[in-house]
Amino acid sequence: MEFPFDVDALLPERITVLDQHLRPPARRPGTTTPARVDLQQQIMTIVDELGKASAKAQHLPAPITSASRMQSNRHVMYVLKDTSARPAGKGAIIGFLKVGYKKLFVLDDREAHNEVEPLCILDFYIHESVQRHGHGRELFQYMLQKERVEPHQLAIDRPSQKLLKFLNKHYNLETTVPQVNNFVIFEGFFAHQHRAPAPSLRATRHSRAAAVDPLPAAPARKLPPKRAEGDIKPYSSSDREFLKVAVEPPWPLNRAPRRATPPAHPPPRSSSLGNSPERGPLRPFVPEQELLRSLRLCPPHPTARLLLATDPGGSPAQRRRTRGSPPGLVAQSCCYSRHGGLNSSFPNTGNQESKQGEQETENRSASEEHVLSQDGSGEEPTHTVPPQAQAPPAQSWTMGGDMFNARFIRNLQERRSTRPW
Ligand SMILES: CC(=O)SCCNC(=O)CCNC(=O)[C@H](O)C(C)(C)COP(=O)(O)OP(=O)(O)OC[C@H]1O[C@@H](n2cnc3c(N)ncnc32)[C@H](O)[C@@H]1OP(=O)(O)O
Repeated sequence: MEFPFDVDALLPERITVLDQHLRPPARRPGTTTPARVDLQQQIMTIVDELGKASAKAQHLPAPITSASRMQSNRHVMYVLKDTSARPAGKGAIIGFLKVGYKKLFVLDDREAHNEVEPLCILDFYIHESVQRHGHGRELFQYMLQKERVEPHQLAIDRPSQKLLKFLNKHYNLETTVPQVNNFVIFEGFFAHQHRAPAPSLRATRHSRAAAVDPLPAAPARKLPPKRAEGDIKPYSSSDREFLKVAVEPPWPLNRAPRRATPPAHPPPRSSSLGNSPERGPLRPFVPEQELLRSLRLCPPHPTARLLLATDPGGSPAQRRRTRGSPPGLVAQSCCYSRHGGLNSSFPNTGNQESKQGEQETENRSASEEHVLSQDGSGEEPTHTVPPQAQAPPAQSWTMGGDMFNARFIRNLQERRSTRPW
């Protein structure tokens, strides 16, 4: 990837580590130094362009890596530049790897819930023209060394097929421990204690002084003993969550029209049923008639609940999510998140699907309730706390008497003078 400025001079090393400050590295002696603000602007341009290219390569609707997101999170980006001679002499960028620590609730192989804070692979991209040339491995290897982690200690945020193959080939990571969230962990994840963040990230998380302290072992914390299936509300906020928030309207407004022909694009991969639709196109809005019909069925009206429970037109995913609930609880259990139900084609967690389908209802609304980080830094939240410990969100897309929806629907009806009631 080339840029209209001198990448070679801007990033003197083959691999540059960027944190939330996006500081330009020190330049080689003898290089003319433009104003620092210009250099930072150039760094921001590189980050933005890499983020866009990565999103495109992964078919994401929007970049999950950008300068502004870097500045508001404590992530670390490893940027690999091309050191081979360039005709224009300005150098080029080959790709990047973004990592960050996140608090996650993960299931172990006995399906017990564990609260851990592993280093997560958040975004990874090598330019198309040089993929499968070993650059990905070079970058990954550098990051492992710098962060002082073993590959099996990592959690991967919705890995693509290419990344799964990459991890399998280079690090022998194959057997996953099924999860109900977007993160993939591999066998061996629980075998070792999780260390505290290595200096590169620790320095950004705490003070520089803290970075020189010897690393204390930070074992994966365990939650209280396993509870009954229905009570469990595992969640772990993916870095990609915001993609869902931006565009999709609430259920039932997001229900796709029944289509005779298959969609042009295959459904995006998902690690759990109906979860994480980010890697594919979002579904179109429903036609007006269907919308009005759905509005009439809005909970909490008792008749609506009854109709909802017996609605033959509801999607299978919809029916599955409410399966097993007592009829009177159907409406409440429809705490729908912004995410539509999508079939999973994700290979590693497929055996969890039916269980996940039943848990989705609670899990997803919980996973979207963002909270401030524990250190109170005001950074963009990177983890969530159990739903029962939180106040209800000020605005949510749930249908059970939610203010936002009520207002939204009223406005819609007023504009059209077609109130159904
Ligand atoms: C959490 C996340 O970030 S998920 C998103 C991961 N990123 C992407 O999917 C974006 C597109 N892909 C890429 O940018 C790159 O292919 C990466 C980052 C996954 C790997 O980087 P590369 O430089 O290609 O990897 P490297 O050359 O070191 O290793 C090659 C191995 O990766 C895997 N791999 C890379 N590309 C492919 C591909 N198109 N199809 C299948 N496997 C692939 C294979 O195991 C390959 O080994 P092989 O060529 O012997 O089959």
